[in-house]
Amino acid sequence: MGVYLLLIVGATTSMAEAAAACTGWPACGDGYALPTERAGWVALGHRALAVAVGLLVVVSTALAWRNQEPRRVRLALTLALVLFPVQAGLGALTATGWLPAALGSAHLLVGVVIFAGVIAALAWWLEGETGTPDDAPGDFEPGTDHLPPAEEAPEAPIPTATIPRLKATVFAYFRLMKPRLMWLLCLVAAAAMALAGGPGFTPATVAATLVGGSLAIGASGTFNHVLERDVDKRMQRTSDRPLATDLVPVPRAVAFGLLLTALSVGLFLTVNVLTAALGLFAILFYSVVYTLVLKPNTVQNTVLGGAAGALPALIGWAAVTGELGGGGLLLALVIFLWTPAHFYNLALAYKDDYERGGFPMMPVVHGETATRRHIIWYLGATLVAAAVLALVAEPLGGLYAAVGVALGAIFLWMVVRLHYERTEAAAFRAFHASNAYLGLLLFAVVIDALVIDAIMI
Ligand code: HEM
Ligand SMILES: CC(C)=CCC/C(C)=C/CC/C(C)=C/COP(=O)(O)OP(=O)(O)O
Repeated sequence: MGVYLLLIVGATTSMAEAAAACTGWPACGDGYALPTERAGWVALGHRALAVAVGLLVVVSTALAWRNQEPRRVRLALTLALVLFPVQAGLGALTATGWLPAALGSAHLLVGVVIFAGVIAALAWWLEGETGTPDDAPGDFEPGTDHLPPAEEAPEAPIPTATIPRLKATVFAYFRLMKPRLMWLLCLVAAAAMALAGGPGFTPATVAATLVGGSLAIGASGTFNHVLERDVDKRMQRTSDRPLATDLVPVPRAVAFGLLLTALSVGLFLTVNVLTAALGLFAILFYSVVYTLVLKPNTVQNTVLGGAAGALPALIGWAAVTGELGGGGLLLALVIFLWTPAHFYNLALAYKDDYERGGFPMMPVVHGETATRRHIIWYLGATLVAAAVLALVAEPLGGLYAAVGVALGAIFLWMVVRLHYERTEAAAFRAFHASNAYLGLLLFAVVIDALVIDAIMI
């Protein structure tokens, strides 16, 4: 996380601006003066932190060699160590303005490679410490054709009195929309809209996009329930769902999904055609491609399915700008990479349930050790993408960097604990940490872009 702090502080303060405020080296002015403005202190802090983190990398590498840790751990840390002075040199050239423009992104690139080296060493070291090399089941067969028929779930008691019956029915349709996911998916779209900003960012557009997005999520959630109603009966987590317990007749659920689709596309059309097209694509991608094709058939289901959750970033950006822009695409990449680090914790917690459902989830196919390793890979990739977003998206500043490092550290810590504890509780803790990380990071995007950036102007 020390290396990450260097990465995101560097990216967030777009070091060129901070470097210009402290052109000397190693300190400012003639090389030994203190800065006179805020950006200069950021640059100086970046350098002081680089010394402290560099020492940590030296100590970690020395310990890895002294303790004869696995060879790949030692090599990954040695790569990070060898690149550190190179990175400091590139930093000095950046600070003194001598770095040739062609090498402009070299400082960021080498920083990312150093971070990747440290993350790889952590993943492999944890695997050596806590893993069971061959815990992959090996004999899993996707699908449920070879499994015994699901016992019929007890029919949900439908109240006879009018009002309770009406309440139960309304609540059942509400549950079909997967409301518990809406806050974070809408926050993705909201962050994209705030990041894009500009004249297209109007209350009417924001309202139409968020309401339209909620209806689109409701539509895709409803179709997901319709298509998975039989397999939902097999899994404890989903066996009480409205269609698994015949609380809602299937034809009415389909009609409800189609109504929600029409309403969301109609609302998106009041913004622009691109937003409506993306919204319809998202509904179809999640309902058909993910639910019918990916989820039951491939262990990469939620990696590829992560595109569904990334689409709200493109929808929000398109709503405000009328096009697909760099910031929207990068934010979509952050969500795409975050999704496996989010879901794999649930896949571990519900491993037996997914096996009963015949779903080729990562722990069911490749085992828990591999799943925990993939969580660290995707968490590291998410952190890098979040840092690069700070570089590309000008409105992001200190709040975004602080939240990204603090919540990223908490998320990483929960994943490290998951490696040592290997319990359902630890998996749920890491799962909720994934939602807290993304939720607060997106909230920081909105605040940085709408409030702080506005004040700074
Ligand atoms: C293919 C991608 C994804 C899969 C497979 C997945 C899977 C799940 C599952 C199985 C649950 C538990 C639902 C339940 O038991 O009711 C869940 C909850 C949740 N997911 Fe994901 N998810 C994915 C992507 C996303 C995305 C992109 C977001 C938001 C950006 C998201 C946000 C949430 C939230 C907020 C919850 C509710 C947590 C709670 O119950 O408090 N998910 N996810
Ligand atoms: C704008 C728009 C329509 C975006 C759609 C994005 C969307 C609904 C993403 C959510 C992904 C998700 C929670 C998948 C879980 O489905 P699952 O079937 O694996 O979960 P389950 O087992 O709980 O049903």
